[in-house]
Amino acid sequence: MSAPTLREDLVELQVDSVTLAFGGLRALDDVSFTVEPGTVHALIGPNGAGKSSCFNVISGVYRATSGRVRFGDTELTGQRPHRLAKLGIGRAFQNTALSPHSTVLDNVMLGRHALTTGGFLSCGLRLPWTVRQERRHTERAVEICEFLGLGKVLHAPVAALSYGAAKRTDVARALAIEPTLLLLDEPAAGMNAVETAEMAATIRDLRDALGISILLVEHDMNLVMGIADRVTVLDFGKRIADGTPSEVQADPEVVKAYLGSGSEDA
Ligand SMILES: Nc1ncnc2c1ncn2[C@@H]1O[C@H](COP(=O)(O)OP(=O)(O)OP(=O)(O)O)[C@@H](O)[C@H]1O
Repeated sequence: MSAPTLREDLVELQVDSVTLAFGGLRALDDVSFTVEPGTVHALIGPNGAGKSSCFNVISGVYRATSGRVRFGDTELTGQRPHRLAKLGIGRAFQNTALSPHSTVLDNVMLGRHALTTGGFLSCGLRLPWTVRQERRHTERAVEICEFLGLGKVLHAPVAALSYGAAKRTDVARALAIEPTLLLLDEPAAGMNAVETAEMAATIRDLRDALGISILLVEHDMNLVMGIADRVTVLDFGKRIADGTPSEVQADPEVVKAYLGSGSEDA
């Protein structure tokens, strides 16, 4: 994929003292961290730690009870999820957001529609400039698919793909909006060891080739240790650690949280 090694339009994502309460339960309790431009930042923690809640606050699915989320100068707090694409934030989902009977390419092109400027009438009339624009978008979608190792399955329906390839298609769909920040929700969930290693390599390649920022939520501590520049650890809704992978791995509170959870990821 042709791409600049460093984008100049990157901004930081700031999660600032976010609390999210469901009745008496604080899914997030005064959580703060910053995703620096051009880094892979992992948000980890045992079951029920608040990772998905945090992701949902960032992407506008939940509204924080207090605190704020900023993307550069833009306030994300209270933005609707569909606004994210316009702000340059792409999101891949834990269970994928794909149409199973459409092809890989069609799914990625759907993600690209946020960038299409042609209106209903001009597209319907197939005016020359909309045809040219569509061709350009298709070429870029193909490039993105090839970068993610999907070049041979462009015209296959998503339902026919392996689990790993379907997850990569969802990442391609999220990348199709040319995001400066990519949100990945448990990208390796349900994958076998080979698929997990491939996904880890893909995430590293994305940062290195595109220079974008990536925030990933992940349960698997081993996966993030190899690919993250920085790690924030949640437990029972609170931030218990924030640092480099080796710093958080050596943190006694993190070790205790993972051992206490009975997780095999410790
Ligand atoms: N919509 C909701 N209503 C009530 N409680 C919720 C809701 N969503 C999450 N919770 C609670 O908030 C806490 C944090 O849940 P969350 O799903 O954010 O954790 P998680 O770290 O993503 O867990 P997992 O790794 O198991 O997905 C849990 O106690 C959960 O039961």
